[in-house]
Amino acid sequence: MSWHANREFFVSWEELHRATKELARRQLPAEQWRGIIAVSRGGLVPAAILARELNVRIVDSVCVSSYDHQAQRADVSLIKDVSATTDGEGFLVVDDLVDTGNTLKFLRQRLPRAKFVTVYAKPAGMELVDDYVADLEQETWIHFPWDMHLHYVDPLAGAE
Ligand SMILES: O=P(O)(O)OC[C@H]1O[C@H](OP(=O)(O)OP(=O)(O)O)[C@H](O)[C@@H]1O
Ligand SMILES: Nc1nc2[nH]cnc2c(=O)[nH]1
Ligand SMILES: [Mg+2]
Repeated sequence: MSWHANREFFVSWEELHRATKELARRQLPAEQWRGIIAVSRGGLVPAAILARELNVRIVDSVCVSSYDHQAQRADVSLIKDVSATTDGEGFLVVDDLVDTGNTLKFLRQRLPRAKFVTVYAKPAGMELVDDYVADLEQETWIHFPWDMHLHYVDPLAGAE
């Protein structure tokens, strides 16, 4: 599927840190978690923040891909599975966002007993995630800080 988002939402490092710490706070008590599984690549930074806040030292990754920038491909492709043989029991699976839910549905089949959390959620996928911090409209494209850099913008005055 290829489409153009008609709204954009730019997330700063500070905002991502704040929202992910809120996600971590909701996963207390920390002792219930054996480990964290990051959905690479978008879940890597949130996973590092969750691991730090929850004092979890086992951090694994599952590497999948389903988008070429804003164009969604038909299938989710598994590039690397989790290292341990697990049904997900005691693991938190973390991603930056759930959009259509395709990635999450695919991973739930592999890790049926894990808890799935994301920082952001769009309506089509939000029922599929166990916890998220902020929701956005389906048409909004989220830009994460690792995909952006600061640049100059002209002042409003003079641009009319
Ligand atoms: O709910 P969905 O419609 O499946 O979309 C959400 C997924 O899409 C993005 O990953 P992407 O496949 O672009 O790879 P990346 O994490 O390496 O950027 C995002 O990080 C989620 O993993
Ligand atoms: N960066 C980014 N990746 C996505 N993958 C699916 N939806 C999105 C989105 O809104 N932003
Ligand atoms: Mg991803």
